[in-house]
Amino acid sequence: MLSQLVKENPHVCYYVGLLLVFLLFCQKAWKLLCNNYNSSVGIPPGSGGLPFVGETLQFTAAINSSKGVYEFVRVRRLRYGNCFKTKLFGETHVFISNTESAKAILNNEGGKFSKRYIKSIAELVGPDSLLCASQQYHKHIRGCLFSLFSTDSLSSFVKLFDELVLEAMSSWKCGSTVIIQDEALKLACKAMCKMLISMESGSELEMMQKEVGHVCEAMLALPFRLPWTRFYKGLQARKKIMDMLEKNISERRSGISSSHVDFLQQLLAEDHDNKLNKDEVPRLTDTEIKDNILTMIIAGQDTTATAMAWMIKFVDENEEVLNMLMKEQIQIEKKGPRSTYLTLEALNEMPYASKVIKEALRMASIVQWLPRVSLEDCEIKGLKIKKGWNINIDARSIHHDPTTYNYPDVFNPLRFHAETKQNSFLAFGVGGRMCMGKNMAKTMMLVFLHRLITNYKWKVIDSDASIKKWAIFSKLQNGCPIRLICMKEDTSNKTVMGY
Ligand code: HEM
Repeated sequence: MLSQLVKENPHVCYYVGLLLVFLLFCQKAWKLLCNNYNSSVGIPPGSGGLPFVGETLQFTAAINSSKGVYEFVRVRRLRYGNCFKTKLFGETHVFISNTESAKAILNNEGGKFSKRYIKSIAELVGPDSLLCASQQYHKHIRGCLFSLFSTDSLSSFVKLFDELVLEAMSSWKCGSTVIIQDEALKLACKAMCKMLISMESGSELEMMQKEVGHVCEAMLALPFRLPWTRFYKGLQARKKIMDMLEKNISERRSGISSSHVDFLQQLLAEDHDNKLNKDEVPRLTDTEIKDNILTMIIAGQDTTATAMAWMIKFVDENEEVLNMLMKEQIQIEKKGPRSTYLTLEALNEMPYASKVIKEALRMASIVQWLPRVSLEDCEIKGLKIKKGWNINIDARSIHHDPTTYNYPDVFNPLRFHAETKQNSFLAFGVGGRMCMGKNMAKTMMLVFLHRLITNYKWKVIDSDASIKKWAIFSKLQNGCPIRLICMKEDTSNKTVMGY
């Protein structure tokens, strides 16, 4: 068949041959260019990959594997050491896993760096999201959102989340299987949507969780806008969420729906024409509000649910940790009357559980690297960085560095009893771009852990640690399924089986 094709179309073969020679030539020239480039002192080592596409295909293959996207980084870190360069989506990316360089870059002392996510993430969260905002603009948005994360709002959030957890657990049956990641995602979604936009209705919430899921799944996709692509579906989901927020805002503005106590209400101007709020801080426009509400939903729910699943898995695998946790948590439970909800004060009395959470966040490193862009040619700790390069601080590698954390692969919450090296715990980032919801995340994890430990005996029934494909965070593929072994007594007279 091939020989017939050659006979019938000799000119086609000639062009195909020429194309192959040209591609080979490009590849050789590219390699030569990369080698020259890398030989310069201080320039990070690494491969530029193929012309134009760089190593995007290898990166995408890692995203689509059960080892997860970090496998791409891990392999290159082993090959090149704690700093390497690659080309992804047409841009140069440098991965750094050295604490000193990380400190300089994240604290951004000379203003040489800003935050930058890959194109698909930037488009999905929107142009006015603080996640991708340039230095000055970021300051403005963060300033406007800052007051939302007060101690008062955290206190009411503790109660809200505890109520939701207890409500959910009341339907958990002894002997049944619960997928922690799925349950935690539902809880985090409910809590975040209530706190941000007072959304409580079942169908709306379901729709929100589904659409946010599509947005998250599209974040690592190639930014092709063709109807069958993951990216396109993510953009469609973003549009649906934006429309819903738009409707919500206009109902509040027109007075159809008012009297809400939530983040959205605080962000909406009381006086439409006044560009400053009562603290003389400029207000956000409606577009900025919508992009940043979506950002908070995305930043808050999947991360926290993923962290909870890893935490339960680690606790299950470490009997001694579970025993110490039980001791602390049962003590706290005994202190208060059983009918009341947990308070911020009660959470502050959980030093061991807090360390368990920190250790789970270190081990799992949900957000695996922190993305920045260099704004000028510069040198950081002997490393030459060019303007426009994407600089990714490899948090996972720093969290597993044996020179910082003894036996890094051992789950040992007590390691946080002593002071750790500065800037070596990056689960929430450090510096001006640090996670705004870190106390909320810890709250959700503590409340969930307390209620699970004090109300149930349980066992993880599938210890597989494969990573979910296409997930931007290091998410467990099996979601951490647990079997509820027995239930303690509660007010609805269930059997007391105790511990
Ligand atoms: C375990 C759960 C969470 C983890 C591991 C986590 C981690 C992070 C990380 C690593 C960053 C980026 C830091 C950087 O680039 O330097 C970040 C940013 C952010 N997070 Fe979280 N987060 C979690 C939960 C939450 C929650 C519950 C919220 C609630 C609203 C939230 C809101 C944000 C926001 C708004 C930003 C952007 C901050 C900025 O750019 O100024 N996060 N988070």
